[in-house]
Order: sequence, then structure tokens, then C-alpha cells
Amino acid sequence: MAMTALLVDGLSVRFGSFQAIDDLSLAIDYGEVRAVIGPNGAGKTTLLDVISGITRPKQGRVLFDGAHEIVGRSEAAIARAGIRRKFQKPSVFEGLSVRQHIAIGADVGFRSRLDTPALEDRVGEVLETVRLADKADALAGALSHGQKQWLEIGMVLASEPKVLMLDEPVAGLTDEETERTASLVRALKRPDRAIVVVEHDMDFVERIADRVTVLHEGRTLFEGSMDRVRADPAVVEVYLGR
Ligand SMILES: Nc1ncnc2c1ncn2[C@@H]1O[C@H](COP(=O)(O)OP(=O)(O)OP(=O)(O)O)[C@@H](O)[C@H]1O
Repeated sequence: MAMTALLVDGLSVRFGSFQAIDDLSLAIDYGEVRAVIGPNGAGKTTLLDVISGITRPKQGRVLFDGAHEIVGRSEAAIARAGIRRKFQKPSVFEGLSVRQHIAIGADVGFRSRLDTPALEDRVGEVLETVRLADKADALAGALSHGQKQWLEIGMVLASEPKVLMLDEPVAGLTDEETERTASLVRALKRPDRAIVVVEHDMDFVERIADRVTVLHEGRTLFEGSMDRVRADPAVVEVYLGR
């Protein structure tokens, strides 16, 4: 049986009188790529914000690794525990090289800082994985939008995350870049890692997701394979059919 990486239990988030997350429960296992989809305002980003410690819920729990309560811990503590996120908008350091970015990602990921050979090894591996090895010495400011997205995924990856969250990783990418990002996400799958992806591009979701959770008005509307999601009348009604 797969072990649960994240257990969300009875989660509610309110912004004033607006219920962004409404008694939501879901479980994400190690080894899976889980897509979270749904219409604008469904609560997808808010869910990631709770898991990353940015937003405090009114009610509910989030257990990491079967035992550790996340709610109430700081963003830094959650990141140190191995729960990492790539935000929607790329925000690279224009004047630093690709290699320097990955090194920063690797070093902040470890409680005890890596020695130089270990750091170099890790940076080299990540550069290969995100296919930016030939750009290692280029300045981040000179990269295309797609390459910046992969660089940021590389920075997060360098910390060896147990939970990797990607918020709209293919927004604004070309078809070819989207295809490459799909291969990359599949390559990041590991038995000891859970990958959570929020995305509106359904063809991309179909390519990467083992399971899909459809959110609507802060609740789970449907959960299952993309085939079953596409065939569900309620999902078509509130989201896919528009
Ligand atoms: N800090 C906040 N204060 C007030 N309202 C907020 C806040 N953050 C989010 N909301 C509202 O909560 C609702 C859920 O937002 P959320 O960003 O989680 O949706 P989403 O599913 O990620 O949508 P999208 O696909 O548009 O990114 C939205 O109506 C949003 O306007």
C-alpha cells in the first residue's frame, strides 16, 4: 500500500464571508503525480497556500508523511521538512547563471550545507534532468520563458523534495515547451516523492497525472483518472464543457 504523503482532513478556509475551501479532505500518496483542476476560484491555489504555510485555515488538519501536522508551522519549517513549491510566475535572478540558481536551490535544501564535490554532483544531475546542461553558464535573464520555468523546477528539485508542488507550470508555454515539461514531470516521479500539479491545460494534465482531483467551490467534485474525469457529467457541467 502506498504511503500517504499529504493527508488533508476537514479543511476550511474563509476570506471574510467567502468560503474558499469548504470541509475539504483528500489524500496524496508517495509515488503519484496528482493533478488538481477546477474552475477559476475553486480553491486550488488556496489549497497549495495552506500546504505551504502561507494561509492559515479556519479548521482542519494537514498531515505530512503520516504523522506531522503542518497547520501552524512556518513556511520555512514546512520547506525544510521537504515540502516545496514552484510558484506560477517565474522569478529568477536575471544576473545569476543557471548553474548558480541550481546551486542555491541545492544548498538551501539541506540542513547541513553540502560540501563542494557533493554540491557539484547534485547541480550536474539536476542540470541534466531539466535539460539545461548546455545553458549552465548562461545568465538566467537570457533564458526563454519555458527555460525559466524549467530552471525554477530545477531549483526546487535540487533540494530533493518529498512533496513537489507545481502551480500552473505550462501557462504561457509553447506546445513544444509544454510537451517537454510533461516529460520532465514524469521523470521527476519517484516512489518516495509526491508531485502535486495545479494546471488548466487538460491535455497536459492527461499526460502527467496518475490521478486527478477536481475542485469546485472549495470541495472535491470528482477524483479519479483523467479518462473518468472527462466522462463525468458534473465535471463537464462545471468545468470541462465551457
Ligand atoms: N487572500 C485572499 N483574500 C480574499 N479572497 C481570496 C484570497 N485568496 C483567494 N481569495 C479568493 O478565494 C477564491 C479561491 O481562490 P484560488 O486562488 O484558490 O482559486 P483557484 O482555484 O486557484 O483559481 P484560479 O484557477 O483562478 O487560479 C477566489 O474567489 C479568490 O478570489
